[in-house]
Amino acid sequence: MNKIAILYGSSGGNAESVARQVQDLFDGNADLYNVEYVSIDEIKDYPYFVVGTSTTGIGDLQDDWDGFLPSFAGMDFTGKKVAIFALGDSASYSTSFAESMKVVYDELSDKAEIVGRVPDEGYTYDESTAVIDGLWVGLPIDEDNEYDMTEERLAKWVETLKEEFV
Ligand SMILES: Cc1cc2nc3c(=O)[nH]c(=O)nc-3n(C[C@H](O)[C@H](O)[C@H](O)COP(=O)(O)O)c2cc1C
Repeated sequence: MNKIAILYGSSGGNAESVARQVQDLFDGNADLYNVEYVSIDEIKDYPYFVVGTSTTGIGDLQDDWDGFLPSFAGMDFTGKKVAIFALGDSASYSTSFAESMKVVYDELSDKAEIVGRVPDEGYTYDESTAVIDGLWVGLPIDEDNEYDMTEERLAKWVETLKEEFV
């Protein structure tokens, strides 16, 4: 078992693909779990988590996370750190861009240390509840419109996470 667990929920494959890229960037030091199939017992001992979700509905959590998040949030997060990424579509859903990360943040922020916030620069959208004081509560990724920026965004983000997850 590594120290880092990447947990993802993905409806069409984009969040899964991003989760796999994140795993690669951790150079073999992270384990990957689809929340559709994972149990709390399998993941409860990890100190560090990367939580990935796509956004559905209007700013809603990906369906598999809907079922899993309440039990995940019920774990003991003492000493644990969580980083969040969310997939979204900043053109078609410009007023709820990547808001699913805020659902995760609201569930976990009083229990775990949330790391990996990123500045709200270089994103084009109208509104998102996931930005607090100019910082996203996690990393937004837009595979629908800005897929050419994903590699660079992930590389920068994972470098910052490597300093947190030690
Ligand atoms: C029904 C539906 C609702 C969506 N709602 C939002 C939304 O509110 N905000 C947003 O940023 N993206 C929204 N999206 C865009 C998806 O989050 C985006 O396409 C994402 O890359 C899908 O990832 P997945 O393939 O892992 O499910 C929506 C997509 C669909 C199909």
